[in-house]
Amino acid sequence: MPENTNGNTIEKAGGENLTENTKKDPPLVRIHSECYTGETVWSARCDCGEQLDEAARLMSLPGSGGGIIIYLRQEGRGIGLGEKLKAYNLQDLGSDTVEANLLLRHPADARSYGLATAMLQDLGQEEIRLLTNNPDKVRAVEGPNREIVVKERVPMIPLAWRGKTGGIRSQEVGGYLKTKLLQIEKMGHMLQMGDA
Ligand SMILES: Nc1nc2c(ncn2[C@@H]2O[C@H](COP(=O)(O)OP(=O)(O)OP(=O)(O)O)[C@@H](O)[C@H]2O)c(=O)[nH]1
Repeated sequence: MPENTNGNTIEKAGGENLTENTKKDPPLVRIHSECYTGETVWSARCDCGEQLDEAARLMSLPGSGGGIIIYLRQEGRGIGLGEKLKAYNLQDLGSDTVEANLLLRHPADARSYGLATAMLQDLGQEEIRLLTNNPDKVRAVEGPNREIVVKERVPMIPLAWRGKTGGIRSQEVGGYLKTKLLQIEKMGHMLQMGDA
C-alpha cells in the first residue's frame, strides 16, 4: 500500500478500471480512520474492521469501476489508542462513546479531513461518491472552497442490519451503533435502521 511519511495511505482498488470509470461516474471513495482494535482483531466494540473490508469489497465488485481508500492515522476519532482504551473503561461503567470522550476532556470527535482533501486533489479527483454515514466527513472533505465535490453519499450499512452473514454482532457494537443512530445531535451520523 502506498504510504506517505505520516503513515496515512491511499489505496486504489480495482485500479485498472479506475481511470476509465472516472470519465463516467465519480469514483467511490472511503475515508477510513485508523482503528487498531477493530481492524487487527475485529474487536466487538465497533464495526471499523467490517467497514474497511466492506469498502474494499464494494470497490472490487465486477462493474464497480474500482475506487479509492484513504486511510488516515486518526485512531480513536483522533484521541489516540491509549485514550480510546480509557474511554472503553468509562463505557464499561455506563457512558456512551460520546460521553466517554467528553469525560476525558476530549471533543466528541477530534478528527480533521484536510489531508484527505489534499490526497484526492493529488489524485486529480474533483468529484467523488463518498462511502459514509457521517455528514461532518462529507462537509469537511469538500474543503472550504469545495475543492472536492461529493456528488453522492453512499450509505455504509452494517452487514448485521442487512441480515447478511459475517459482520460484527455483539452487545457492545449494538450500543456503539445505537449512539450513532439515536444521538444524531451528538454524533450527527446519518445511520438509520431504515437503511437496512
Ligand atoms: N473515542 C472513541 N473512538 C472510537 C470508539 N470506537 C471506535 N472509535 C474510532 O472511531 C473511528 C471510526 O469512526 P466512526 O465514528 O465509527 O465512523 P466515521 O468514520 O465517523 O463514519 P463512517 O464514515 O460513517 O464510518 C476510528 O478511528 C475508531 O478508532 C470509541 O468507543 N471511542
